[in-house]
Amino acid sequence: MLKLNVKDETSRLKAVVLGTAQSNGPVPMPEEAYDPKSLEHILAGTYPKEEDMVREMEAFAAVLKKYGVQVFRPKLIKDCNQIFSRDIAFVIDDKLIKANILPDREIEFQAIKYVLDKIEDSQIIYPPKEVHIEGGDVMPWKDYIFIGTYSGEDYSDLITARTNRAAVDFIAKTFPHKKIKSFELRKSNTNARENALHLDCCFQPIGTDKAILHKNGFLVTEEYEWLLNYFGRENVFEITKDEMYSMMSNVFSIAPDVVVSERNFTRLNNWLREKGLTVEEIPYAEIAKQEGLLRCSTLPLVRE
Ligand SMILES: NC(=[NH2+])NCCC[C@H](N)C(=O)O
Repeated sequence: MLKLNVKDETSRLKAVVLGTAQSNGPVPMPEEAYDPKSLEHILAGTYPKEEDMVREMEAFAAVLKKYGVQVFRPKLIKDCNQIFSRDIAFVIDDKLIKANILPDREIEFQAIKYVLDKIEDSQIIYPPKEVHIEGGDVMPWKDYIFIGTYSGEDYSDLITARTNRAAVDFIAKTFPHKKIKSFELRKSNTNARENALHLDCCFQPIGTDKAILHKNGFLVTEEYEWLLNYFGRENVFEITKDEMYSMMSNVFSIAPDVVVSERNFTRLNNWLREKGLTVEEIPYAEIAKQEGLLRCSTLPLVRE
């Protein structure tokens, strides 16, 4: 059996689900896209090829294995995009919460049933239907749970708004001993530079006391400033609109001092090294075309 344990974003990783780009299916039709960056590449004829994405994900798997992490892959569903495991479920403390994901992506959850069989039933939580929540919006961080959300009146018109207020309330009720901090995110169905698809697209804690942050991803200045003050300006790596677009906040921590990052993120990777972290660089720019990167591709089950 697996003893779930995830209390933060960076403690040494022991077990994880890593998505797969195999059997990804044909290039989607424009009307099938559920994020603006994929849409852009579908229209431009530059949507990533399966073989290139498979190669990138195998490079990621190799790094995880090098650090002795137990890696589970989803069972293959024919012609289904199963790259972004982060969003189908997430672990907080010793509980796994099934996400109530976009209906277009609901089927992806079945592929990890074999992993769920290794977890006590009593440790798995199924939120009610009115709760919309995806793992990319949820970050346990010590005493806190950070949650990205959107509560504008046009919520139901925005396919890019994935986590609602009911989700924030549900997580607060389920984890009464934690402090819940929610953040309203900027959403756009059509402009990827103005779209923080999930919280992890504009923010992520790094190491023990650092963070990557993009101001314009946040709708409420005070909420952005809360994060800036919490980590301290000197510990925050601010990224630009173009850097958010390249998914720079979506690196992945294997340990407080080991980060997996995209090889073209020169400015970030230098900063991380300056701060004494080990940076494992891999190619991931093709997957980035789908508005997700390394954190999005993983579902951590056990950290130290
Ligand atoms: N946790 C994340 N940021 N996941 C990114 C998911 C990207 C995927 N194209 C979607 O729209 O669902």
